[in-house]
Amino acid sequence: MLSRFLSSSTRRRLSTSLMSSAPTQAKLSGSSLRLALIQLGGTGPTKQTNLSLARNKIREAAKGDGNGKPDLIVLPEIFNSPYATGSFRHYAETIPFTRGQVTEPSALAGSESLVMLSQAAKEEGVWLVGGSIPELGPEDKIYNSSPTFNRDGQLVALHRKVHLFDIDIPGGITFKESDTLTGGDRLTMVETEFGNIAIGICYDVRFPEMAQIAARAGAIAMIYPAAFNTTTGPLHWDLLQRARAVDNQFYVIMCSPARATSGDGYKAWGYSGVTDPSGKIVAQLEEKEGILFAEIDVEAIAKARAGIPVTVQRRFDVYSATEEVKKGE
Ligand SMILES: O=C(O)CCC(=O)C(=O)O
Repeated sequence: MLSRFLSSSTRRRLSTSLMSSAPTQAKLSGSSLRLALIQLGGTGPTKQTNLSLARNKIREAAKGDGNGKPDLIVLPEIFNSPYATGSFRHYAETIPFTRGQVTEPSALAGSESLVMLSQAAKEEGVWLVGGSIPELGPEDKIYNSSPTFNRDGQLVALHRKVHLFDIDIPGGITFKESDTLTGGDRLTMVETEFGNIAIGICYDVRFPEMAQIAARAGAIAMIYPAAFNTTTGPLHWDLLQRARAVDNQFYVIMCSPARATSGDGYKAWGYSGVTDPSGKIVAQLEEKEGILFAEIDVEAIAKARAGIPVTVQRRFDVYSATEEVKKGE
């Protein structure tokens, strides 16, 4: 099985593993993984325009930089639609995916965004974390969903954003995804030849439990297609990535759209970047459209964990004593 949503029994096991002293050994050997993050410019007037803008950039990214071609390409959150709750239903597509199975490219014909992504992954021979798109799911529910494709263009994972972006900062930003979206109920891990990679979407990065469960289940990285804004971006974008990376001593990758320079639509923060297992931001774009090439050195995870061995120093015996804390004993 190449990838999966985690089953409920696995989820139970993983939650338990948060409070256990024996972390699952990550697959830490293997060569380095070359990444390309595509910080797409603003969305165009139609879905078709957005798809062809993305396809062109994937083609450009797949050529690589002076250091070689990428193994894995990442797109930003909601790349085929305006990032606006009123647009999600209009742009939503049905995605045929069953947990524990891969979807063959031929079965994706009903979803024009997935057809483009699948063909792009296959034609360029890369892994592709296809940002996210609005998904029309069962019972007429809309999800913010991130599809991942392997080098053969098979759909191997679908992450539905678990934590919806509902915030209200007076004088800053008010956004309520739950006006039109439903949250997912699964964590997502993709098995690659480099190791396991966990997927989250944007606001999911604020929930340390998710990254911690992924790390303890052996992930080498968390990838978050994202779209922070000009209020929370300067406050928390770098901080959250560095926090998730240093807590878990693995790579954290976030891919944003570029900052829109005109119009009154959503203004994304930009600054797509890669943070290493020591908590250092090792590659980052600025606000403008661009492609970020970076390398993940899988060996750096073991080195970080050997140098500061928090993964084996956790005191679950103490953390589990919550009843005593409550009683003030
Ligand atoms: O957490 C934040 O500040 C921004 C989150 C966001 O923009 C999103 O989830 O789409």
